[in-house]
Amino acid sequence: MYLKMCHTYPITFMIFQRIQTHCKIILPILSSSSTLLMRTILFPKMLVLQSTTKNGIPFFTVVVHKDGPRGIHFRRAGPRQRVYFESDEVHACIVTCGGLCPGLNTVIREIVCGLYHMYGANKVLGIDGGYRGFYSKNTITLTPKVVNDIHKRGGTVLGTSRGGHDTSKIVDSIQDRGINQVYIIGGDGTQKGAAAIYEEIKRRGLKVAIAGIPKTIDNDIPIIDKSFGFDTAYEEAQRAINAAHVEAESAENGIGLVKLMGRDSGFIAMYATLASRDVDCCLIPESPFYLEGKGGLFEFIEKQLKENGHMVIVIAEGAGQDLISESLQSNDQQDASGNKLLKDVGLWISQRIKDHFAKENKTSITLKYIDPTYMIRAIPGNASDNVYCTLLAQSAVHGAMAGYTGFTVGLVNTRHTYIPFNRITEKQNKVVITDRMWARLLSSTNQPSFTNPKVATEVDKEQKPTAQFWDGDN
Ligand SMILES: Nc1ncnc2c1ncn2[C@@H]1O[C@H](COP(=O)(O)OP(=O)(O)OP(=O)(O)O)[C@@H](O)[C@H]1O
Ligand SMILES: O=P(O)(O)OC[C@H]1O[C@](O)(CO)[C@@H](O)[C@@H]1O
Ligand SMILES: [Mg+2]
Repeated sequence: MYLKMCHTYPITFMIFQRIQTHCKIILPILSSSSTLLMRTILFPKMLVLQSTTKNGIPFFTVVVHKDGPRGIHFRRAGPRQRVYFESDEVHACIVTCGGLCPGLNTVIREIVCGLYHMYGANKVLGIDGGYRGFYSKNTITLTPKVVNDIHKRGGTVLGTSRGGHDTSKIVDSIQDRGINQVYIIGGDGTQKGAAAIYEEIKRRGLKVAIAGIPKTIDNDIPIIDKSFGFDTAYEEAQRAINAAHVEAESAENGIGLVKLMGRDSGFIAMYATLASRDVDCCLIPESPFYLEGKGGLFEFIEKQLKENGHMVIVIAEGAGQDLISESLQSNDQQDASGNKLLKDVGLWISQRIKDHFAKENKTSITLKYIDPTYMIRAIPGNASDNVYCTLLAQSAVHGAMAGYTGFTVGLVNTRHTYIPFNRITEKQNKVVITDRMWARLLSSTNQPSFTNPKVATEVDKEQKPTAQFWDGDN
């Protein structure tokens, strides 16, 4: 079965590989209680055509046969009849890289339990502390007992890090330890690292499956519907927004300002704003804005205070960096992974707003700045993220056991799929400000767009949506 992502793109069939074309025909070893259930999943009809209508318009025909209409097709995730690895030859490892994200422990737990319970494998190692852990740290033995209740905890029991990706040393370590399945959990940077490991494994001719599981609260990974942890993060952000609203409402000309994570992509700020309904203005990196003059932020704040007596602003950490650079010395510092270190836009904009209103004794305001920073990501996944993490982990295990390699698992148009690394790493997912979601946010907050049509057209040229949908669909 194949999953059709976009019917207008040229056909590009799966380019990731199976380790060996003549796979052994071995059914997964299943516990007796799950056998029946697994059989029904194992042998679905080969062709599932779904044609649903919405207002008379067909809006989803996402699961199609490989000879179906033109489009990008990804192989559908799930258990396979042919399994490449014998249970006792599996030697798997799991690594978590990049920033923390709710649900990391759930994915670790479900990979371990999936390998043990669905396939009878019993050699799973945890790599300590991200990519560098392959060559500079000890490993942790993972069993269902060890991981039993880790999903209730935030963070990652394996530890994580930025930087330290030395492809050659990592693959040496994989080779030396006799590892034949590598599960790599991380964001856009991590997936690039996974792609490099996959290339090196291929170059050395090793029979090792490399599977990526996309994580990030930023939701900046392309192709997939969303990354795990994102829902939990913007849900947790509601607490900060609520506090900002209460503070702002209780003061004369009160302004509550909340800074949320989101380096290059403003999804957390956008969804937290849409979820809250208390936010009057949301500022994200993708949408340029200005402070002074007609149509600027200060004018909008003045209007809101006059009309409502208070207001709430949500700003993504990557927003307005160009404005800060104009007034402060430019900053080219990077973290260990090469990500640009940002200036604190929250503190900067708070000061600018205060200065503006203090100038000529305009209006006396009370501004409260709330920066929940790591609080939105250092928590366990919520119920919906935990389900998502479980399904992603199971997909990864089924894919590796079937002998696929060089893929990331992900939900595409609501279907679980295997996506070749090169598709995931070619760009970053960003809010498209000429698309429907941003327009919906603008209608919800009633804030100005802060951009003239010319700028919007130029931004649009750089920000092409990652998928296309039937009109009226998304
Ligand atoms: N282009 C690349 N090639 C190889 N490795 C990379 C590349 N970019 C990043 N990495 C490695 O991937 C790991 C994680 O990268 P990074 O710190 O950017 O986090 P991330 O995976 O993008 O997650 P998040 O952004 O959600 O925190 C690091 O160890 C880094 O060295
Ligand atoms: O852990 P660090 O390096 O402070 O990372 C902060 C960054 O990590 C993220 O949470 C995920 O990439 C970003 O939103 C944020 O900019
Ligand atoms: Mg990243």
